[in-house]
Amino acid sequence: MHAINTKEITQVFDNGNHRVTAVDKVTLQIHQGELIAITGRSGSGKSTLLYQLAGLLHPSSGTLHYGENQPYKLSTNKLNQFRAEHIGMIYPDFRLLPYLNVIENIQSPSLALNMTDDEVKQRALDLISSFSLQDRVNHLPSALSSGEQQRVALARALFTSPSTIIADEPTGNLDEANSHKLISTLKNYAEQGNVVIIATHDPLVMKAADRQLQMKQGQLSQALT
Ligand SMILES: Nc1ncnc2c1ncn2[C@@H]1O[C@H](COP(=O)(O)OP(=O)(O)OP(=O)(O)O)[C@@H](O)[C@H]1O
Repeated sequence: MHAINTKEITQVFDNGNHRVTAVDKVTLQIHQGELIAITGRSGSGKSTLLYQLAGLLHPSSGTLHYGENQPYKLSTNKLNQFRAEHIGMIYPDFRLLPYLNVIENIQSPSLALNMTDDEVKQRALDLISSFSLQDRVNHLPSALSSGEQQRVALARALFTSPSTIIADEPTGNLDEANSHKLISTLKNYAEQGNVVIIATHDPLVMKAADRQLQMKQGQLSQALT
């Protein structure tokens, strides 16, 4: 069974006098354990497709399956719950909550889950230690370097051990050493049987991917590698 399936998923943005088909009938099957890189020019529709896959943007038409589940058939509350449990999101600008410190940011996904305070704390501390953030626990994001902010964003995305991680240009603001670390963490995570989908211009990410897909004007094709 495929982990994620889309069938002719489409996104049309229409603001009166201007109509853009950002994602145009994309049909895609993703297997457990795959790290997929989605490449393509600026404006080709990568972010829009990621948001659709992440349960954040209801497609204009087409279907999305996670195994047997169809997230967009769920009520808003159930969709939020589904996302919290199954999908970790990483943004190019990290999007840490500015008034929460490192540990609070990392454990923020717990709000949507049924976990005891002890479980939340233990999970957060485990992630803090695996991402070497022990000396930064009480720092606010503004006091962190880009690499540290990205590690916090990654720890937050992994907090619920989601079966899918979706990352939009995750290495765009990182130097090469930090990019390598991020990529190897995500590659390992995929190899444990999860799905990792990354929109990227970064050759390092493309090289690490099991499959490269290219977006062109909203359409997706296998990239020539
Ligand atoms: N909310 C929106 N309303 C109207 N048009 C939009 C909206 N979001 C995206 N678009 C348009 O959809 C197209 C695809 O945009 P998208 O952000 O998905 O591209 P991208 O490949 O991720 O680009 P980049 O690499 O620059 O992030 C673009 O033409 C963009 O202007």
